[in-house]
Amino acid sequence: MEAFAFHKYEGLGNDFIIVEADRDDAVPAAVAKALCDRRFGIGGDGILLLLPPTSSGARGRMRVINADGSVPEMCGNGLRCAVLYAARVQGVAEGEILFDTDAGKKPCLIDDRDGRGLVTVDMGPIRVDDDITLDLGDGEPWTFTPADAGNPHVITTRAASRADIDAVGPRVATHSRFPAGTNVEFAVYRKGAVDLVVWERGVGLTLACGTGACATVAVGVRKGLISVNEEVAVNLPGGPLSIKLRDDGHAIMRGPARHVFSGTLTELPPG
Ligand SMILES: N[C@H](CCC[C@H](N)C(=O)O)C(=O)O
Repeated sequence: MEAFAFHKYEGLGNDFIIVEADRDDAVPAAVAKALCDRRFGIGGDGILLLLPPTSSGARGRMRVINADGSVPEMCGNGLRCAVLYAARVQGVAEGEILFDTDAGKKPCLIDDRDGRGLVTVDMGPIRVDDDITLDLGDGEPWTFTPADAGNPHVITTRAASRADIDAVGPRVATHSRFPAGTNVEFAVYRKGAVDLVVWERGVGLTLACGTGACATVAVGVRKGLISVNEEVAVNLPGGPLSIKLRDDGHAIMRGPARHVFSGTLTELPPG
């Protein structure tokens, strides 16, 4: 295997292995799993391939690979990390950066003065669908509100202990109702804020989920719990993420990204 450089970044503890690539060749699931393994590999919730842009004016393109090797359409925390990495490589400390993703091009705003690593992303429109009920066969059925943030999410407001989340998250994420799987959000809406825990498709429980935070705020607006254009703090286990649903339906996400370490891999970890 040819040695390659990687850059470990995180956004509110949702952590990624950034690798520059010329082509979006498929990464075998076994390789993704080995690289993301937190003991035998580099460790991470996923891999971000940084590719040449396809849109005019874009400064790069991001392809996301989950820790299980699946390829999601979008990743909010990952995009902040990818944009910050590209901005630092290209010497941009402040200003607009357009970045391509598999869910379309995303206008971003970078504020990296004094290395502060703040990135604001126009995540685009979030589609909210009507509530669904899932009978998991062990007690009260669960009600979820589906929302599409480029990738699929289902949000519940039912009180859930950590044991509930560990039991229900994986079963809903892989439920036959969702042929492509789904991310599962457990939300508690408060005044001006949301407490959120996410069981992510292809990863499991993460410290933060950017698309999940956007989807949860959009559902809050649909339910009349959050106002349009109201900037709310989505309190994730890894820290707060600022989300606003604009009156044009676009979710605006503002939060940090951070470079943790870089390295060179000379051989694949044991898979
Ligand atoms: N696991 C997600 C992708 C990563 C989303 C999350 N890390 C974010 O920050 O949006 C999925 O399969 O849709």
